[in-house]
Amino acid sequence: MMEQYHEIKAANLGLLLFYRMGDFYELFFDDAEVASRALGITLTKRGKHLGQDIPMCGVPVERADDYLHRLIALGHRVAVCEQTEDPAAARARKSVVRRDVVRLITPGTLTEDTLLDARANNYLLAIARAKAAGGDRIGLAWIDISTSEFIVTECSGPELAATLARINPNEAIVTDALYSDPEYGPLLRELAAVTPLTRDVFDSATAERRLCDYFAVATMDGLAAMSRLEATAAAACITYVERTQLGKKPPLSPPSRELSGATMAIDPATRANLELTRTLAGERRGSLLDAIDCTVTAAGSRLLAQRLAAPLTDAEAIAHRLDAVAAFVAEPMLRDSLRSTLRAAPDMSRALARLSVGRGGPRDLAALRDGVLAADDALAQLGTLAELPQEIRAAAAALRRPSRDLAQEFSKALAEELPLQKRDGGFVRGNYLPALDEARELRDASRQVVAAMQARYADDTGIKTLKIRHNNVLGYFVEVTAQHGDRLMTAPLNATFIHRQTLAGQVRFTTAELGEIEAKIANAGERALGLELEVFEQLAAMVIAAGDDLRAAAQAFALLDVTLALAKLAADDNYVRPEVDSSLAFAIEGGRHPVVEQALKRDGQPFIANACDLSPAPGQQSGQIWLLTGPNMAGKSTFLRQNALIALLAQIGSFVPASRARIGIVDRLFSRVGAADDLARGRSTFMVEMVETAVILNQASDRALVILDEIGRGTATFDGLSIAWAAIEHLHEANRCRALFATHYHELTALSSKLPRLFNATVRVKEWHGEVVFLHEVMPGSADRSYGIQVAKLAGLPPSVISRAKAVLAKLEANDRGQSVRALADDLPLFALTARAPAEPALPSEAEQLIEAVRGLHPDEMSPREALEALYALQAKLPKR
Ligand SMILES: Nc1ncnc2c1ncn2[C@@H]1O[C@H](COP(=O)(O)OP(=O)(O)OP(=O)(O)O)[C@@H](O)[C@H]1O
Repeated sequence: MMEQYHEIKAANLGLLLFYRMGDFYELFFDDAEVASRALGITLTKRGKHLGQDIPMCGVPVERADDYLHRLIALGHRVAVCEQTEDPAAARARKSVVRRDVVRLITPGTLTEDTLLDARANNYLLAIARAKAAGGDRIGLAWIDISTSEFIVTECSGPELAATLARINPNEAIVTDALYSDPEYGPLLRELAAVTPLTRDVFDSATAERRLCDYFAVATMDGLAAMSRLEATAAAACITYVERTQLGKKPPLSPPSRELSGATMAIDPATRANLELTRTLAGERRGSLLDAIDCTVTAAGSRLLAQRLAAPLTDAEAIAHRLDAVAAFVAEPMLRDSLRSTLRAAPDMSRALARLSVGRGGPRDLAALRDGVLAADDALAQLGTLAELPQEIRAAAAALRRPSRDLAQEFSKALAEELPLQKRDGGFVRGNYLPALDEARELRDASRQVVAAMQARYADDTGIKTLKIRHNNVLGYFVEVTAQHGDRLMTAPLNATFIHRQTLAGQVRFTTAELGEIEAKIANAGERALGLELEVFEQLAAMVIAAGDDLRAAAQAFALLDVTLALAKLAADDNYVRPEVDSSLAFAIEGGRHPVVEQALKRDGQPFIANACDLSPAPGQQSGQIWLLTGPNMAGKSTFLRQNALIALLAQIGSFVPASRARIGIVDRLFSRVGAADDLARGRSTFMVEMVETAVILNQASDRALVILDEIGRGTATFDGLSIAWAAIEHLHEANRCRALFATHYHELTALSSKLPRLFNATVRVKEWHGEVVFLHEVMPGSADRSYGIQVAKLAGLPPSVISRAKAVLAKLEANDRGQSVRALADDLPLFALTARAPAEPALPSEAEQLIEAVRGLHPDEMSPREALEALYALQAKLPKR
């Protein structure tokens, strides 16, 4: 058996081998150690290999899904090896039971509901790199085989981090070389699961052929216009899918190409800081997605998460989405009734995907039936809208696509109560297939059929004691007492009754009819199940044939769900339709933070709305920067984030929490908010802050929106202040982007007198009987103090510490550090624009002199003494300390 194990294991390296033994899947050697640690199950041993104990652990087959789920979530890949013959047959042969790997389960290629998160996409991503003169190009292709989505795109090396954060794959495949690349390797290893593969999977020469084979087309022209690099990644994806599905081809939509720049670039740090889909603590609750997700279906929830991950940059496409939301905002009754229709519409795309790879069950068929029926219902309701906006019109057209015959056929075929697995049978309705009804009748009513036959035979022969009996040797037989035996053996009855056996008191017969019934009865159960499975396959084939139409309808449902959900959110939380255009405007009136507002509402507290205007002033080409000062706890971070979130919501095509909003397309969103150590990567809090700030200053263009919160606070006051100072000047002069900058360095407000597009704003507080009252109102102007000590008192610092801090503060303020810094603003020449053409900063003349002097030396021609003198001479050139 171990020989067989090693053979199978060798063909499945890198995967945990679930080796079926009776009612358990057993794992051996390293697999056992990995799995026992990951699952917290006992590690035992069994037999010896090369003189060593063989470590082993096992999971019961009926609970395997649970364990698989946990292993996959941890990024492991599993090969499931089943017994492919009856152990009795192997015993008869005196050999080991035949076994084979029947499936490979990897995090990126799941289809089972039990293993998938209903509300999230499950992407497999392939990454291909091409080295080019102007820098690396990266081709990306990602697939969700549980929903058939297939997307390709290309980006540059520096854009990879943001692109990975947006796609958020469950598994990535790369070449071995890329996996160990010093530049990309660390980034890749941060993903949930990465599988390095050999080069042939990423062979660009065969990519096109592999894709054509998969989609059964002669040329790629009809599929999608793709770059060679995108095609390479796409081919890698399908090759891996075929491998993991052991040759089965789950249906995939033809790859759709995402143009670079079509979505707002948001790097991983910004996504994390703005808590888009998870809070900084890693929870969905409390994130923006959680706050705005009013969808009623899993597919809708997935689409909303996709949209949030990739806000659009095309004003027209955004307007189409907004038109659709607006239509439902205006129709509360229709909105509610459509939402209840959708609530009953099942997850069609995942049901379809499971059926296509042969893993579907009767409930998946029912899901498609119910989906098509719900489509009719939804269409009837949409018909009441006077005019359908473009997006809804397209969705309605998609809902009309699936053939209604399919739903009718399924309604006729499927029973009311459905088992989970097709092998349990009982899912085909009575009266659907006469042969099945007969088989079931025989199976269920076998006793009655035989009893009826017995009564008839007794009548026909006139032998009242005639019985039909059953035993394992003869099967069904007719039995009469010895005295009646002769009658049955003579004409005319012997034409019907065939003698089988004579015992002391009884004679046994069979009849042709009984033989037939016997065979029917014996096989009835199996036959009924076989017929049901045939029906299942026929229905599944209908589904697969109608796959494109059903998928289109499923997508339409998801789109309607998201649109209705955003309309509900807008109506319930009082959001407005933003104006989104190609200007550089950013004018928000009455803006609110979507998550904080909901949290305060739950506590019965109002959220104070605030305006923000970063639009270019008349005559200006670039947007403005607001420098926000204000006490601790006043609401600076909240204000910064709410404006970033409003831009983001507007660009996913949602209404926004404001009374009015006009936003010129933001192509990149940057935020540096809050600080956290990244000890895993060996970076301190301050280092993380500086790395993130560097990315912003190096990459933000005039179409970016930048949010910077308390830059420089993690170091000594003057270092921090100086960095913040220079960063603001750089944003103003070099990046020229719209930006919000919050700080406790009140000295920075002096910069507004020098920088024409920098404005000071502050969050108001009131002092009342020595206590600070937070008003959360953002006003033009600057704060004079931080009230840090008052906030510290609110937080419960011991009174002795508070009074001592007050004394120290008074002393420090007497020295008036601020005044001297203000003078600095007047003295320092304005920031020199060096960022566009990075040049070495001009060296002071002493340094230049020193360099020249060193260049003039010729050590080979010098005596030791001359060398010493030259050294003294150089030292003499140094500026005096
Ligand atoms: N506009 C608002 N309306 C009502 N409450 C608000 C508003 N803004 C902020 N708050 C409340 O004030 C709390 C503190 O806000 P925030 O963290 O934004 O302050 P901050 O000024 O950034 O503080 P610090 O300088 O200490 O980091 C929030 O958790 C929220 O409950």
